[in-house]
Amino acid sequence: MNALKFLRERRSVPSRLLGEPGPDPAQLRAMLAEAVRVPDHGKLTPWRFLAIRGEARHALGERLADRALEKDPAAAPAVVDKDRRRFSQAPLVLVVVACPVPGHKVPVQEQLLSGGAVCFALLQAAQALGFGAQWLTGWAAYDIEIQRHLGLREGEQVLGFIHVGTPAEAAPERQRPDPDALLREWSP
Ligand SMILES: Cc1cc2nc3c(=O)[nH]c(=O)nc-3n(C[C@H](O)[C@H](O)[C@H](O)COP(=O)(O)O)c2cc1C
Repeated sequence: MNALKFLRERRSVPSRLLGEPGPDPAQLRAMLAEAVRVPDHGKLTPWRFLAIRGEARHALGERLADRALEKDPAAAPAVVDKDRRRFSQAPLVLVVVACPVPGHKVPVQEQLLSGGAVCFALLQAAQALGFGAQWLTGWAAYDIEIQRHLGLREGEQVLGFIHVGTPAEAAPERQRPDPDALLREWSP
């Protein structure tokens, strides 16, 4: 497939449609090798990865469910159950962790943007290898207890949970913005 056609047809696959098989070790390495090629001002590598697979996915879901109840003891069982199953669908969830260098001449915003590019590169690499993927955050990404549970250090942030697996069916396309409507010619 030519590159433009690939990019034009890029889309996410909802995590509920992602099943086995997930990437094998060589495929995961290939995905990461693509992802680390993103623009990175100052060559700071201000991001790292966690792979959550197998039983670890269910264990994280249990922690999420417990945390959801800690935060809201009256939470509806269906809502808590959704949290419990949040990481149990796709066979692989990659956590993209931002580790920005504070006080560096490269602003933290640029370091976080580089991490966002990493997330997107992972989506593309997954699709190029024949997998489906979705970039999700949700409350868990921003919850300090969950961040600690994942082993994040002071100043680190979750930029995304990239769910990766084999699509059970073709992913629905969504309406895309009209690029022409977004473009204005600038002149002084
Ligand atoms: C930073 C970020 C966080 C996201 N978090 C969620 C989320 O928690 N839940 C969700 O349904 N979609 C979330 N999305 C949207 C999906 O990743 C995705 O864009 C959507 O499923 C549409 O697919 P598309 O990539 O084909 O446009 C997020 C997107 C971004 C960029």
